[in-house]
Amino acid sequence: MFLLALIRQYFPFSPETILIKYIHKLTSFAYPYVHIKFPEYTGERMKRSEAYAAIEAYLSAACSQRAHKLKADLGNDSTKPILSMDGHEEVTDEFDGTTFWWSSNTSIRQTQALSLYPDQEEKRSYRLTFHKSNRQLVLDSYLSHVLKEGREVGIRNRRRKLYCNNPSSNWGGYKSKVWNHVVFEHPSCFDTLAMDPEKKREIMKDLDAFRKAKDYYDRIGKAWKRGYLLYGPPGTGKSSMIAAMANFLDYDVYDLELTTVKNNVELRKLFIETTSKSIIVIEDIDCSLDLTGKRKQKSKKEEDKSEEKKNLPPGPEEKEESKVTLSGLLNFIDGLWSACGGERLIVFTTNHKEKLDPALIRRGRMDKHIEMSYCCFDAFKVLAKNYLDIDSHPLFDAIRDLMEEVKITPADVAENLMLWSMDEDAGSCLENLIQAMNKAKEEEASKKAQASTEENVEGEEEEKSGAQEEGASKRAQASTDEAVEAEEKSGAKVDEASKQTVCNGG
Ligand SMILES: Nc1ncnc2c1ncn2[C@@H]1O[C@H](COP(=O)(O)OP(=O)(O)OP(=O)(O)O)[C@@H](O)[C@H]1O
Ligand SMILES: [Mg+2]
Repeated sequence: MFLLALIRQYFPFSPETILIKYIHKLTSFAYPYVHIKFPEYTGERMKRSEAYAAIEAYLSAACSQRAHKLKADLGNDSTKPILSMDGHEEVTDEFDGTTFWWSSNTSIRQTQALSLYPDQEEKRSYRLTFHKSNRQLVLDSYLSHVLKEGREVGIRNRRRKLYCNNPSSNWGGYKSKVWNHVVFEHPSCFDTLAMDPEKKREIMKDLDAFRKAKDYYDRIGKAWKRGYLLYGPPGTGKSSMIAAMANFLDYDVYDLELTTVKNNVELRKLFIETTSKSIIVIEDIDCSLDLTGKRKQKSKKEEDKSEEKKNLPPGPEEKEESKVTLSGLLNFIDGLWSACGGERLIVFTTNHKEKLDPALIRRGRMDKHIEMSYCCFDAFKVLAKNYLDIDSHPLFDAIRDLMEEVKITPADVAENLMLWSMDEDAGSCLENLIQAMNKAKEEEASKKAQASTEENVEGEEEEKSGAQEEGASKRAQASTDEAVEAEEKSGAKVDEASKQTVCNGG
């Protein structure tokens, strides 16, 4: 024992460790190269490594010239494929007069899950090899050059994505995804968006300033994000505006369906998994959840129903209710986590701004409130240009006059301007629109007339019931007076009698 302790004191490393160390020294003498491995998935949550993606993009140019085995995918320009190295392929790269070797490696990993069809997953990585004398060059400048260039190429090549959140029941497992995506291909842009031109210019200026404001946000100590609230009646272009924003900024879109998010923890997870240069959208926020802060008092009927439900086993169609709270959502927008990544827009849409909790939409959270409203003449001209390719027409004056009187949504205008058949032309479309507006005008007038008739009837009824009440109260008053009088009379009689009694007694 004593001998062992003595050996440990003077030789703290195990003999194998010492042996490995010397083998390393020997091999590094004979093989003076250093390797760095960049695996595709890292961390506990197996998130796709940004470094891997950047290297892949960086090497795409070099590998298209030199590699023998390549992989292809569609990029931003869907006519030109983006190439990357296939497994076990090598390319060289020159930087600062030095040569670097890159190789791509793939290994097969059997998944642990018990299944009839055991799954195989590819583990991919890139390996950088360089001479040990260039270690400092790699650490000081080469790697940052690769990552910076790669990110830029990646952004140029990427096809923008439209994400929607996966229900959390599908989250478990290796490489599990909390967001699903498709390629974002919405054609809406600010040129095709029909709205007040001044307002449109202001929004575009605001977005442009945001995109360039990284240093400004750093200086003022704010997370680089901005909130937009789009409100207005259905069919006024709120969703079209979001698509136009995404196309203008070249951002991805995360369409968050709040009702499938079970609680605030899930909401935070979803947020962490979003990337920068993106718009996070919650549509119809007033309908998504009961986000009034203090939850509404349940009616007696609702309470009875939920009591009944508690006693029954849950049916297959019954979905678990979301427990996301207002404070969870506020945290999502501007809590500590909201600063991760940066360069994000958060957009809420609603048809009823007045229903939203003021805390949710106060400036600082929703920095810009944009009203999307009924179609004005300027907005109509944009639609006429888009749909009919005309800047003017003799019917424009009639349309201008009608638009001052009638509320019509851009969606309704657009519907009338669609050329459905060959025998339709701009004139017939404009006539259709005029007809639709005249009809709407008549409907509005008849509604008004109906409302005023109802008001009159109500007024008359009120008057009648008022008169009846007055009569009744007069009659009641009269009978009370009579009763009082009778009482007074009988009181007087009693007084008289008592007086007499007193007199008699006296
Ligand atoms: N301002 C607009 N400019 C151009 N097109 C518009 C505009 N508003 C509506 N449209 C047309 O009407 C359709 C519906 O518009 P959109 O979905 O953007 O309305 P919305 O305000 O999001 O409605 P909702 O409140 O029902 O979600 C669009 O596909 C587009 O063709
Ligand atoms: Mg919409």
